[in-house]
Amino acid sequence: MADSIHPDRPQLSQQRGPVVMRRNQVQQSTSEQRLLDSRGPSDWVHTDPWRVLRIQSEFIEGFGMLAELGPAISVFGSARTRPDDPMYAAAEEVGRKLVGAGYAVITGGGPGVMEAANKGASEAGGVSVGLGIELPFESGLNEWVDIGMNFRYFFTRKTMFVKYAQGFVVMPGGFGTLDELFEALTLAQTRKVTSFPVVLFGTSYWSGLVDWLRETMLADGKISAADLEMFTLTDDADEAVSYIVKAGELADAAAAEAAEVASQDVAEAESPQARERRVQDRLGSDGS
Ligand SMILES: C/C(=C\CNc1ncnc2c1ncn2[C@@H]1O[C@H](COP(=O)(O)O)[C@@H](O)[C@H]1O)CO
Repeated sequence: MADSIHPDRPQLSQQRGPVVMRRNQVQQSTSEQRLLDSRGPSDWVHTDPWRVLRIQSEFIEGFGMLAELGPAISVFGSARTRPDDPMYAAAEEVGRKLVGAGYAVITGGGPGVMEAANKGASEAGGVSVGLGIELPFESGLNEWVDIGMNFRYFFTRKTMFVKYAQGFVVMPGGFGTLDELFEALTLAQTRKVTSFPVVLFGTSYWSGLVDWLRETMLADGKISAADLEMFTLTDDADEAVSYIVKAGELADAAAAEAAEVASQDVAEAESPQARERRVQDRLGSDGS
């Protein structure tokens, strides 16, 4: 604090880092005093600036946990699917076969389809990831999660599903599953992500929705025909996995080609002769 030039008048100006405070904005306590004073009010833990830090810490923890995960697929589906439901066995098989194809399996870490996919992945010796969500009535991560984290916020958790997965398998589910499915489709449609294979598993469950997308959404001009090619429908775990594997291979080939074009651009920018050589090579390889 700058000393007051008039000893009988209160201090009028205060500098806190780059911030200047004057007159009645001058604060009588220092930041450190307030930090160390445990008797202060506690309502700040419910304020937005504090929440922002908590959100930030979820991103940091999540990114830290998953940064070295390797190729992964997110499996979505109902929290309510019981172990005696055929979809439970199907999700287990999908989890197992994804591991067989070299992928880690990411789920919401809850019960039902999530638990089944984690079980299949874990029993197959793969990496079984659960991104749980703190709910008022929830029981925590299922027992088949081998790497897991419980999120406070749905939106930070959703970022992890998308950032660390190369594709999605969507099993029958309710609102939560539809939310995750349409998040993935919207990101692919708007090119926020490139190449995002989406498998709708369970033809009888999903075909009504797909018919509606075609007959109402598409017919009414709210989506384009290409948007309906962003996903496939199947009842077969092998088919689901091979669709994802093929999409991955196409994406890798496209990325390699883009890298090649970029490196040629760099070479051409450096040397006009390189461009001339490439034109000559092309003419030669075309036989013209
Ligand atoms: C509703 C019940 C349990 C909720 N427990 C959940 N734990 C983890 N993740 C969940 C949970 N509920 C929903 N999710 C997410 O949404 C998808 C499933 O939602 P749906 O509405 O059941 O389709 C799932 O992929 C999760 O990511 C007990 O009944």
